[in-house]
Amino acid sequence: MGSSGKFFVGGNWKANGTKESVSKLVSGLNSAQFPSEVDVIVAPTFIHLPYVVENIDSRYQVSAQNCWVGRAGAYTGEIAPEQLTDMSVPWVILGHSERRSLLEEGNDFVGAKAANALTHGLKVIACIGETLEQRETGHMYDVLEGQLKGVADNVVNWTDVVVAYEPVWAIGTGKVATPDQAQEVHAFIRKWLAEKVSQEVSAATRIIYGGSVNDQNAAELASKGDVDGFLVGGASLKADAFATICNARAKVPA
Ligand SMILES: O=C(CO)COP(=O)(O)O
Repeated sequence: MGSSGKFFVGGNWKANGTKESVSKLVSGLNSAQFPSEVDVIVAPTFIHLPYVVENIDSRYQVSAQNCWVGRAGAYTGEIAPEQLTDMSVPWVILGHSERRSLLEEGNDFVGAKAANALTHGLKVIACIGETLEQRETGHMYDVLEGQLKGVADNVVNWTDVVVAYEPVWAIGTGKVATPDQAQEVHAFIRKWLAEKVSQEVSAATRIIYGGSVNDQNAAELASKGDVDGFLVGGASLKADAFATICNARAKVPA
C-alpha cells in the first residue's frame, strides 16, 4: 500500500549546470506538461538556487541539496536552513549517499541535520540506501535500519519528511533496481516506520526511489504500490525526460 500523499518527483541536479544550461533547463521545464496531482521538486546547486527560484514556474518547488546542522553563524562554507527559507527555498535533500561516502556523513549527523532543517521550517528528503557489497553480504536491512534510526532518533514530526531509497549500486550506473527490488525495500521501510515510529507516519510518509530512473523505466517502477515517487539524477537534467518521469504514475506500463 502506497502513501496517502501525492506522487512525488524530485530532480537532483547535483554539481551540474552553468548559467546557460540552467537557463535552458528552466525554460524547458516551464514548458513541460504534467498532472497537478504530482509534487515536482527541483534541486539545483546552491549557486543556481536564486536564479531557479526567480525563474521557474510555480508548479515546481525548489530544494537545496544540503544544509548546515545548526543555526546561521561562524561556519565557513556552510548554508543554514533559515537562509534557505529566507531565499524562498522550501525543501532540502539530506543524507545523499554521495555525501555519506565522500564527506563521511554518518547516520546520527544526517538525522540531526534533518531535525534542525525541520525546526527551521524546511521540508526534508531524507536519503538512505545500501552499497552492492552490503546487499550481497546480507547486511542490506541492517544498514537501512541504521540509516532510518538516525532519522527517527532525531526527528519528532514526520509530516514534512519524504524518505528516498537510493541503492548506491543503482546511482549513476544505469543499473536500475527492478520494480520488485524497489517494492521489497519500500515495503520494508513502510513496515519499519509502522513498528518503530507510528502507523500514521507509515501510512502518510512518501517513500520514493532513486537510482538510474529514466523516461523508459519510470512507469513500471511507478506501478508498484509502495513506490510513491522518484528522486532523479541524470535524467532530471533533460526537461523532456524529466517531464515523462513526472507523468509516470498516470501511464500504464506496456
Ligand atoms: O542520486 C540520485 C538522485 O539523488 C540518482 O542519480 P541517477 O538518477 O543519476 O542515478
